[in-house]
Amino acid sequence: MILSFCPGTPILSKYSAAPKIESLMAPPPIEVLALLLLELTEKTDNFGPKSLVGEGSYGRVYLAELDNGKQLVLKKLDSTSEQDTDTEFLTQVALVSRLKHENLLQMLGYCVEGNIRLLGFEFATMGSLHDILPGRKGVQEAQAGPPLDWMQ
Ligand SMILES: Nc1ncnc2c1ncn2[C@@H]1O[C@H](COP(=O)(O)OP(=O)(O)OP(=O)(O)O)[C@@H](O)[C@H]1O
Repeated sequence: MILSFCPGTPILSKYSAAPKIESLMAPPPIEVLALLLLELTEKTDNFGPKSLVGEGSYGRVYLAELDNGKQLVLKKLDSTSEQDTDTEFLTQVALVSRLKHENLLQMLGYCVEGNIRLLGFEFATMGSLHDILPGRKGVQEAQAGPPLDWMQ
């Protein structure tokens, strides 16, 4: 493996702990907005029950309406002890931020503050297929949606 060092990188003594390779690399550019936790907290009523739209295996999902009138779905990822490093996480955000397809919900923003991580997506007004069949996931007393015809 060939490692190159940038000017200004301190030379390590043989006794110092070797840094992880990934901590030396900057994440690739992210093509969506960096969102402020303070604003998202305010727009979701402190991630309260009124803003909750669902729950998946990675955490709860909230709906926020921004000052420009746009609706934004926020996935608030559960923090685990085995959380990816910020660089690993931001690398994945960068990859997803570049996925653009008419059949994919577009990522619109992200937020990383301390161990809080949020991903912002377009709002799918009908929710997921799961929401339509058995009813909204993670929402108490959720009702199943109307039957779908073959074209839907
Ligand atoms: N972009 C969205 N627009 C509208 N509702 C959404 C959106 N994303 C998620 N939801 C709601 O939040 C729920 C949980 O979504 P999430 O993507 O976190 O998990 P999932 O993929 O449904 O389930 P799992 O993570 O367990 O596989 C969905 O079932 C849906 O009700």
